Amino acid sequence: MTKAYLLDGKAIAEETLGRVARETAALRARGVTPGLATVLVGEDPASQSYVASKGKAARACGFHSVQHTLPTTTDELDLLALVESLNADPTIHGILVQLPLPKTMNAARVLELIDPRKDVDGFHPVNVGLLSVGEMDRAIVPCTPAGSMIMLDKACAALGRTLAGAEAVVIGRSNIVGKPMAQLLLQRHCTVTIAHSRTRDLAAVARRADVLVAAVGQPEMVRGDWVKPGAIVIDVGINRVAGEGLDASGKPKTRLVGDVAYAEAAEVAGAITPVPGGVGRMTVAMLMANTLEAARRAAPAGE
Ligand SMILES: Nc1nc(=O)c2c([nH]1)NC[C@@H]1CN(c3ccc(C(=O)N[C@@H](CCC(=O)O)C(=O)O)cc3)C=[N+]21
Repeated sequence: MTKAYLLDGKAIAEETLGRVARETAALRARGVTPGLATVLVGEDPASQSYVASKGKAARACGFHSVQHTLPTTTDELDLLALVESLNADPTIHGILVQLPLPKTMNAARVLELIDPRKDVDGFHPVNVGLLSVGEMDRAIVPCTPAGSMIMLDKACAALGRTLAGAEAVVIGRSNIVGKPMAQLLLQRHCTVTIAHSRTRDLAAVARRADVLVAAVGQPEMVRGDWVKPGAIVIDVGINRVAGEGLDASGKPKTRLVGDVAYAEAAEVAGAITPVPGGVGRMTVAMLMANTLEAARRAAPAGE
């Protein structure tokens, strides 16, 4: 019997997408349609499916949506030229260059060319800086941490907790999840620890957490006995591992698991996000929220 409150990413994402769609309709009535451009370089099937789901969500929200697909062999200069043309395009408010880029490319150079006001991933150093100094009216917050905070607020509401003063442990120090997640928790007055692969006795550090965020990319690394009883567990991991048997086309089946051993952790936690159906869903929803917000900021003041 699991005891933890299940944080349903699909339902919470649908709520967010519903709000975005309503607010988009209001913005369109003022003559502004949010525009999202996605750029995919290469043919990685996982990237193709993520980009497709982003385009689908954009259309469902009532956005103008364009996808640019470039071959793996694309010259970096051609990608930079595309980014510049999207920067200059007044119908585009959000630009997402799907990661990872081919190894031959300098990803930082590409991301830094994106106009920070159109950087709906929130990866540009200007947005990183605005987040770290708390200029939230101008910052664009990375989608996965932003979505994780919404799920955390749902958990707090369900369990009657507050974030202020809570011990938060983020496992993982990436620029796209760990570091911005820590900034957001700090803004909400948590005592924040960022743990990582060199942390001594990770299990003991994790066990201190009232809020435990796992963003390491190691399948089921966080075990049940790493979780403090009653803790809120946010699992950011999306790991594809071997499943049982073969699929319809005779290939070995795979399944998605998080960074948390879900069944064990759910016995101990107060609330927990599943994988799939957890934070991943919120990532796409927050991309739409960021694009809407970028369009609003670009629009002349409403009457
Ligand atoms: N510039 C850029 N921005 C990104 O935001 C970005 C990126 N590059 N590269 C790849 C990662 C990965 N990512 C996910 C988005 C949605 C799910 C998602 O919706 N997952 C579902 C189902 C996934 C499935 O079934 O395959 C779930 O967890 O329930 C997962 C992962 C965004 N990324």
